[in-house]
Amino acid sequence: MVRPVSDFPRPGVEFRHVLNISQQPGGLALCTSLLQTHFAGIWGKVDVVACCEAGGFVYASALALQVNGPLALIREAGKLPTPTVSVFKSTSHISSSTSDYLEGNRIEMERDLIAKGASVVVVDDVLATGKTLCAVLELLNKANIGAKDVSIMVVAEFPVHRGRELLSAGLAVSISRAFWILVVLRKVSRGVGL
Ligand SMILES: O=P(O)(O)OC[C@H]1O[C@H](OP(=O)(O)OP(=O)(O)O)[C@H](O)[C@@H]1O
Ligand SMILES: Nc1ncnc2[nH]cnc12
Repeated sequence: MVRPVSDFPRPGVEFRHVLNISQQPGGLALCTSLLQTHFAGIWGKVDVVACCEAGGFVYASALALQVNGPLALIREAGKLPTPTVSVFKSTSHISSSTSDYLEGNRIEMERDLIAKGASVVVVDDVLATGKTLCAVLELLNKANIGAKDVSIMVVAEFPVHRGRELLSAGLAVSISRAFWILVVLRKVSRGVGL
């Protein structure tokens, strides 16, 4: 069960340890299967699965393995060999509590990793304010991928933070939420004995 943790990592935040699903027996397999089946497109036509550290790496890696596609790993600036392309990322809903992330930081990916015109599926664990995924889309744009070729899938969405509105305000992307978090929890608790 993914229990809500009140006032973590700062007062006023109701934290849900979505990543912890992957630490439960069968949890990662369940999420991978749901992500695979909830995609509205055709996996054979997807060129790359993109993800941002750290939460996205877990679910995207398992999904990429399942659909036999390559990953595009987006990291905090300074951790990938050059040449890279980078953008500023505002702090996410959660990270804004950490002193290191008061305003934000840069995220980057290797330049020319994704071919122009490629079909990209971006996977993350959580969609809250949408700031993280907006930065990812901006990065893909800056790398000349083109947002119209991008779909987004997340394990859990917290609609109260209106991330979809932020995402759809400036960019024409299709957002395929993999499932509601409560549905996952119900399935996890029934299916894998949590
Ligand atoms: O929609 P948002 O408000 O941007 O929140 C979503 C992001 O928040 C979390 O990442 P976090 O910033 O905590 O970094 P981490 O994955 O490295 O822990 C999560 O993994 C998402 O990427
Ligand atoms: N796991 C999480 N719980 C609550 N809000 C979040 N925002 C980003 N990640 C979150």
